[in-house]
Amino acid sequence: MSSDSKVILFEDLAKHNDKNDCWLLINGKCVIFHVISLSDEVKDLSVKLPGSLIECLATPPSACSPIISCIKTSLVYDVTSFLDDHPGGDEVLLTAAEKDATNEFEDVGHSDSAREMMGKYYIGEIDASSIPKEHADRPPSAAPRVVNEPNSGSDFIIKILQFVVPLLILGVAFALRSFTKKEE
Ligand code: HEM
Repeated sequence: MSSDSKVILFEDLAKHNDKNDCWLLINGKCVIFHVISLSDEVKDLSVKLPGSLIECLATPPSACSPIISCIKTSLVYDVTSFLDDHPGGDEVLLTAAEKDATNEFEDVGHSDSAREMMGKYYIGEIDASSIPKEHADRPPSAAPRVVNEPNSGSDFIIKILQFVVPLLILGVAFALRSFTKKEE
């Protein structure tokens, strides 16, 4: 992120949605920055991109202070020049245009090096108030529901029967045996 980072309206982002011009909206993430000294560099943290790690240049390296910075703004990336090189293909990127693509991006589990690459394509921040509700990113989906939940009652009955039926058979066999013994 450069200090001359521009604020982009959602309606402008949505216009860049094809192979010749593709912008993506992806939320920033918490990242660890290593800085040599808080006083010298902390003011710069607000203008660093998610994933861009500042090299620890201090000697010894332990003189570096790691700082976790959470950047919550939605960042815009112009990935037009990356479409052909994207390891996941251009189609996924094109379908992720015109909306908040954060979940799609995170669901893939992109590597740290993928996140570092994003810096190359960063062009600005979205004006959050311009994002229409229907295009806002959905919160991560809840844990998957147990698919056979509605059958859990019948499952219980089956388990009981599995236990009871052998007992019944044993009981009947025992009763028959004692009955035939009496007749002798
Ligand atoms: C600026 C944005 C993006 C960059 C720089 C980027 C970069 C990369 C890189 C480097 C990889 C290789 C695997 C890795 O290192 O993680 C990758 C894989 C992939 N990416 Fe992206 N990506 C971006 C956005 C997206 C988005 C928005 C989506 C989904 C809509 C996506 C879907 C995928 C998929 C499906 C793969 C293949 C994963 C696999 O085969 O295991 N990417 N991406």
